[in-house]
Amino acid sequence: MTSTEITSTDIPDGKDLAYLSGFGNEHTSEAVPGAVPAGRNSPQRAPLGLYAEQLSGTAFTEPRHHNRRSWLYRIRPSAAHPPFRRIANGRLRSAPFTQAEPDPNRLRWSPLPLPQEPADFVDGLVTVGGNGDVLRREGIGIHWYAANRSMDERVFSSSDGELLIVPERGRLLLRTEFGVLAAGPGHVALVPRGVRFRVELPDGEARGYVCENYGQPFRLPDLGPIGANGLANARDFMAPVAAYEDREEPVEVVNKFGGNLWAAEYGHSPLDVVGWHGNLVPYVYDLRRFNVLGSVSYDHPDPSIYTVLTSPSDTPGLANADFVVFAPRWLVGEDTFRPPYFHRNVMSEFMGLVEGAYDAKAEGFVPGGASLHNMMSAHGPDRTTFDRASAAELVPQKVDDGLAFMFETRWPVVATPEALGAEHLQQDYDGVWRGLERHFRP
Ligand SMILES: O=C(O)Cc1cc(O)ccc1O
Ligand SMILES: [Fe+2]
Repeated sequence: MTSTEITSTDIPDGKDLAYLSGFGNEHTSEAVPGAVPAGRNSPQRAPLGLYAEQLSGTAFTEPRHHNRRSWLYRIRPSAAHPPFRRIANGRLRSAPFTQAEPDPNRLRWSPLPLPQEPADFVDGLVTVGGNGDVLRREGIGIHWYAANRSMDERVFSSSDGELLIVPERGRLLLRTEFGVLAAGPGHVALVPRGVRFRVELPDGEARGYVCENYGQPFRLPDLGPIGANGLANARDFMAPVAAYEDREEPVEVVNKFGGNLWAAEYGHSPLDVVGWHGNLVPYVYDLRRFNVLGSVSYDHPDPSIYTVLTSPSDTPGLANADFVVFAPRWLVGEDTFRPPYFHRNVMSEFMGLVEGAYDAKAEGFVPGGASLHNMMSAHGPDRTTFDRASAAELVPQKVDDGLAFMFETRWPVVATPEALGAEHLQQDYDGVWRGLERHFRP
């Protein structure tokens, strides 16, 4: 596959950002012509006096169609760094989550308040919960972020997992080793495991959600009988073009490893990659590009039809995590209860809302808020939604007043004591299903 350079029209800082399009492509990008060697990865002397370095996101030996790696050509090798020392974890937590008991209750939160004190993206991470084990590379961590300042003289990376960032408020400028990405509400950004990046806030504040995927990298789901096109189309995933910092000044490199934060003082910026090639890249995706498919006859399809990205487990069809979007769509089902049905699911469902409303909840689920419906917990439309949808005239209906998403995961999500004790945890969420009338007429 080849890459094409395209220009984003949605840029946060007034300057054009170029992107490379395509999911999983073998891209090549040079900030200085000639930075990437032709015909080999590791010549005796890399071009322009750069150091060659491979970054592997999958085992060397994984099947070719799953294999992810990139070659980076940088001013200094990543290996040249002083020791990392432990720093405080703030409100960031990791799997295994053992501090609170697994809770079968349906939980819902109002938005995380924006910080009162200065907080950058890393300071602003607050863990909701998760599952699995970072050291076994299984499961996910679910975080909120709320920040009011750009990261300054520091960069971040997680060795524990890739970071799927879902902005709800404020745009993010992600300066990564591979180049610059912009993401705002309605987009998602993904930073692969181990890739260093700095987050700047063009709007001065930002809030959103993060799925830290400890498991296999997110990929596009198979389409089966859907055919060769549809859902998230590969060409809509945008990787950055090479851009580097040549800064000889102290930079703190914060690394999340084994559930803890560690930091090392570098004497230069590690975002010093002048050229790169490969298929392990950070990327952004505009959720409004999602090609929503659904029923054109009857019944409400299972939400797997809305899967944007999936992180598989070792069991076929059983996801470590799915990222699912509820994007604007038409509902035309005949003799059909059109909103999400009542259900209990062996998978665990964490939901968030980027804007507007969600068609299963008449009120209480608001942008920036979140819900957790754990394994087998009974949930579905709230009473108002049930009553309305049971009586609605079944004309074609456009659901276009919101953008919700779900992190759906194979194991129960254990919440952190912080999330369970948070002031923004809603106290009587069960009440939304109270008063569902008895209609049985034998
Ligand atoms: O619980 C939810 O709102 C998510 C969801 C949506 C849907 O359309 C069907 C099932 C489901 O779990
Ligand atoms: Fe559900």
